[in-house]
Amino acid sequence: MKILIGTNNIAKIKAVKAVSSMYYPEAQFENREVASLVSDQPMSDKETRKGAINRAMSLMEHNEATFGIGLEGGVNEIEGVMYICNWGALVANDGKLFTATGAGIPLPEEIAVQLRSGAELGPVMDVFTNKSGIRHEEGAIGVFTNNLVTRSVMFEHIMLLLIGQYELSKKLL
Ligand SMILES: O=P(O)(O)OP(=O)(O)OP(=O)(O)OC[C@H]1O[C@@H](n2cnc3c(O)ncnc32)[C@H](O)[C@@H]1O
Repeated sequence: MKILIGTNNIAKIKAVKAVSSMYYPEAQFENREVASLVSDQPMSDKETRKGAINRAMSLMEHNEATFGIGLEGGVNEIEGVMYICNWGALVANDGKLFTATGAGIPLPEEIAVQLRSGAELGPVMDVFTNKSGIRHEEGAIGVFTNNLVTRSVMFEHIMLLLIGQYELSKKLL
């Protein structure tokens, strides 16, 4: 079985491989950078979900794998509080689409204000932590949960939600 992953992001690839290998030990993986066709910094659940779906659909355009996975990070504002939001999409080789959303926590206002002026969370978090490549590692969610839930762990949960729905759909056939 072959699984396509629509990113070069290390935290995302790690999550897809960790969860998929548990269920499909024989799985082979290939990651490709694909266009999300949404803004570099998605600013709503709707846009973030769309980005994940676009990535997964683009991967499966030529039906070269068992399924393709698109994962997208963004933010979503509720009553003036900006939350991290994350979405995943699985497109199977029979054309079925499964989606799932991940854990969200509020961002500090000093971060939110920069995103509202057009900055991207990745670089803003690098400056905030004085590190580089946070988005490939613990992510903002790791930084603001004292590393209890890292970006990979959060995407692992999304992967469980996606594979769970996909496996159930096969049983119900
Ligand atoms: O290479 P891709 O797959 O695009 O991965 P990415 O991390 O660059 O991009 P996303 O589309 O997932 O996220 C959109 C932006 O939000 C940033 N972002 C999202 N979640 C983050 C997190 O938990 N920590 C740091 N940056 C995050 C990310 O770095 C981008 O600047």
